[in-house]
Amino acid sequence: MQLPTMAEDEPVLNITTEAFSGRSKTKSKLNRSERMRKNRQPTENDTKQQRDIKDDERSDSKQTNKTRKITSQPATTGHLPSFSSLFTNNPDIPSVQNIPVQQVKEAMFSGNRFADLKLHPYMVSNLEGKMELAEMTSVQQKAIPVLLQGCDAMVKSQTGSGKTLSYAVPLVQDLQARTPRVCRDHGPYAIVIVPTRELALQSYETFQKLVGPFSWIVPGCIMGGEKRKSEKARLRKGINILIATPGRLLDHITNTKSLEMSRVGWLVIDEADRLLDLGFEKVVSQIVSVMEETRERQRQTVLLSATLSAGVERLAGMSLHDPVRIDITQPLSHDTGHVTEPEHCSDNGVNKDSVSANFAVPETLQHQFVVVPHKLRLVSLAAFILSKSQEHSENQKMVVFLSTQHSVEFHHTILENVLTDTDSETTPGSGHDIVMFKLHGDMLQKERTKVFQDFCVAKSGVLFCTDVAARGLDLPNVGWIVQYNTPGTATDYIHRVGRTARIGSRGHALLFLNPSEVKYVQVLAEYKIKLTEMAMNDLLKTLMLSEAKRCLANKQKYLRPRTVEEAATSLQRRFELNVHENKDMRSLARKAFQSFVRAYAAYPSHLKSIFHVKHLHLGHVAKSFALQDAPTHIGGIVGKFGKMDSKRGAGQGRKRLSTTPSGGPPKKHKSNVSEFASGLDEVTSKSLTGRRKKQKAGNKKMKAAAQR
Ligand SMILES: Nc1ncnc2c1ncn2[C@@H]1O[C@H](COP(=O)(O)OP(=O)(O)OP(=O)(O)O)[C@@H](O)[C@H]1O
Repeated sequence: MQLPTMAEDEPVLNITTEAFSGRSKTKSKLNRSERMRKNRQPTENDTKQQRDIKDDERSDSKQTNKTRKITSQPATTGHLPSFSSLFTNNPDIPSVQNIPVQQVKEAMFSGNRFADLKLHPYMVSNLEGKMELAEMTSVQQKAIPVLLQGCDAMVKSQTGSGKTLSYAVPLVQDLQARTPRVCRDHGPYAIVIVPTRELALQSYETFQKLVGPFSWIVPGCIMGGEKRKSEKARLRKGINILIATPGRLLDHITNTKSLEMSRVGWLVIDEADRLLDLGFEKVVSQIVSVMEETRERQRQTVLLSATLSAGVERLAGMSLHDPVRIDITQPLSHDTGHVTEPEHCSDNGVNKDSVSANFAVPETLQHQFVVVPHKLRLVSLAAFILSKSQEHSENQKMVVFLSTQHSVEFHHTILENVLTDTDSETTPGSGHDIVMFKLHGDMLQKERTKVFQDFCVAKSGVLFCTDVAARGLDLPNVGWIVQYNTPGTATDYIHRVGRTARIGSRGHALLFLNPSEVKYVQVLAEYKIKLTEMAMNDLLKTLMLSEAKRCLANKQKYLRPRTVEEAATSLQRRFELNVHENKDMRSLARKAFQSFVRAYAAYPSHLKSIFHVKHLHLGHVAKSFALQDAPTHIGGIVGKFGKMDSKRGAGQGRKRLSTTPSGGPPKKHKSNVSEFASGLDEVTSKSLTGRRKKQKAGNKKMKAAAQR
């Protein structure tokens, strides 16, 4: 594929004035209130530079309506100190071979009904009537009978295949049949551990629906970020099915006397591979050992995930009893006792042990990738969002995964500022009617819950998020998953894309790759994931229309872009101005840039040949954050939003950043548990102080690496 290029000395269209001609159209925005604040007269706090920019802007606007200049000079403007061309000095886009891939297939539905199983008639009428589930999925058909027999089980099936009901139905069936009857002040009979708060809420809602006909069974949910005091009160009143995030559960087990664990007969670990990996294994193992000490009856344990690999049950002292392995791609089997060896990697960066696990992805999901040089990333993302927002399909929503919290904040803010119609009082129709959401681990719990619920019910919209939304979330009508930053592992890829194409519906996934990263397509092919290429040019073409629409709305028809380059350049200028004009935006862009580079340095070692910080051209990366220069200080942000929310960022990545100057073994960092800690923070906070000091030393090293 050929990148559209212009020679360095070719005329660069100076279209700055069309984009920023009047004050009403030049308002940089952080949000609406910020805009209002910015409308004030300059104060003594305004920097000289800002005043100069505004002065320049005013003088420039006088010329605006006269001509559109085409200049052979680098495009300088009254607004931006400089503007480097988007289309020069970019690396070539390599052509990617079509790799034949035999995808692992799983049938979604079983052809059987819930009525075919030995379930309470009210349970069946609830499932088939109220919940309108006519047919069992394959995993439900296989797992429910096994769990009704009281077996331990390890359940693996593709994302969006109904695993929640595959354990929830037999669990409720068991509890409703107990004699004497389950009573709320008996406390928990079942513990369900999930990695994130949103998933806890979602699973809780599923149980609420299921226990409808059995009102004496009380489900409840406890999770980090909520008030402990009110949770304690609820635990005292009694919860029979307790859904929890691990840190907060351990906190209550340790500190809440009324939490009686002796009756717990079910332990369900959803997203078990995530929960039992580094960072959570210790917490889960502490929970398991308390359950072992206090149990009065045989416990039934169920582990589930779309990417469950052999040996995971040996972690955290789980000691499952002759577990049945339920894998929809395989016949039912009892565990062979095979334990996966520690991770071994082949030369091309593929972990062969995991590859042998053969993870299925939904057949109705189409995977694509687009190769975009860094300078063009932001406009390409914007172009993609704009193009999809104009389509009127049923699955209108989009989820965009980013590597860090700062990056989520930045992209959400700048794209909302520049693309949407929030300016419509002054320039109606100049923006687009796109609702943007954000979700990451550093948001207040109240805000997180609201965003999650609002996005679930929204008809359309774009959710920018970290990997906090990658696992288990059932977000209705999501048509596109965009991975703007490549995930650290193929399992992360599978879970992220699994937020679409659920329960047999159609879905699409788009992965952004840098030209130096195209080998990642091969890595995914080894995991039986087939991606086809989307041409960057096709993507950018859509900007012609949106920019033209904008010019028309601004009564600047004569400034309509004539080429893709002009359209992209015009948009990039607006991004850069938005950042340049506003101190808060500048600061956010820098932090996002820095955290991106740090996250980039945190890819697991077996992917370093593809994703290495030394492959990054920091000046070009800066452009993708609408910055005119790369901030020099990379390693210095640890605080708010510095976390990555992801396994890569929070796990291996942090380890690397925390590497001691002596080159000794990497130390764990607080953000190992940043997102999912859910109350664990307090338990471990003391031990973290020392780690932070060590991390500072690691940051210095990082800075040096990033500047190479
Ligand atoms: N038998 C069924 N028929 C129709 N829809 C179903 C059925 N069972 C579950 N669903 C719906 O399918 C969706 C996905 O279910 P669920 O979230 O349990 O999937 P999952 O396999 O756990 O996905 P993930 O691996 O991403 O966590 C939910 O909206 C659920 O209500």
